[in-house]
Amino acid sequence: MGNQVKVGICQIRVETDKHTNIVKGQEMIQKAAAAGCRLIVLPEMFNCPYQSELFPVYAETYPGGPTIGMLAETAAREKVILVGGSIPERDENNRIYNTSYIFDESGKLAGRHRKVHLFDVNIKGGTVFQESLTLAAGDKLTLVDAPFATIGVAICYDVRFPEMARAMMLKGAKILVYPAAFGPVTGPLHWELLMRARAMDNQVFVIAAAPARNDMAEYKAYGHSLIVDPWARVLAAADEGETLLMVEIDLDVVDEVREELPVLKHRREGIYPDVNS
Ligand SMILES: O=C(O)CCC(=O)C(=O)O
Repeated sequence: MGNQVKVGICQIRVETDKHTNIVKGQEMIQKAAAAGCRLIVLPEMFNCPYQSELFPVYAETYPGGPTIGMLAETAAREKVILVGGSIPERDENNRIYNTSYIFDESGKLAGRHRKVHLFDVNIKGGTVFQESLTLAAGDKLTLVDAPFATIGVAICYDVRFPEMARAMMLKGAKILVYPAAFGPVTGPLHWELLMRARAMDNQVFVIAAAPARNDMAEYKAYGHSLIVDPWARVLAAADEGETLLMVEIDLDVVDEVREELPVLKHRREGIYPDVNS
């Protein structure tokens, strides 16, 4: 029998024009829904080039803004759970966050994740990025109850913190969704390894949604969106071009793996008390 759900990732190539990104996002969500996807995921900063100085310019405040409006309306029209990648969000105190808005099948806001770990790195001869120049950090885990499973949502650099994935799993997540935008330096080294590791450690599905590479962009996304099962097997993978990645997942596999290879039951929290999750 199984508990099957088709999931889709819209690997959008982000352009400079915000409206173009919104329209493309909507078209790809519609295509995924028409192909039977019930859970659809967009990448990190899908409406905005990944550049710190542009985040305040492209930011929107819930419930206003054309991107947020498109996400809510499209989720309701297509009757899908929509993890709307992320966009720059401006709060009432004028702080900007890297935020994922998640809408349910009726278009109601089901959750909102503000990226917890900001990407401030200086890799010699490689990537230099400082999100904290313009962004503030979130301080909460985000879990959403879908009809088929509890879903944990975190953003990009958040995946490097295994404690966070573990905490979401302990709160019941069977699917972890990571809207992300790795670059050409850490992408080839760590992207698949991290996503498969989080799936393996926590015996969950991992859905990692990346933007397609845009050669005109200052920050060249690595692409390679992935869907990984609780055995850490890659069920579907994209290359770096714009594409819709879809696959059917069977949620019963989560319980099967946890039964057959009971590492989660074998945890001995008393031996590692410093891990606070
Ligand atoms: O962790 C990485 O290597 C990339 C992270 C990133 O690009 C981000 O958080 O936006």
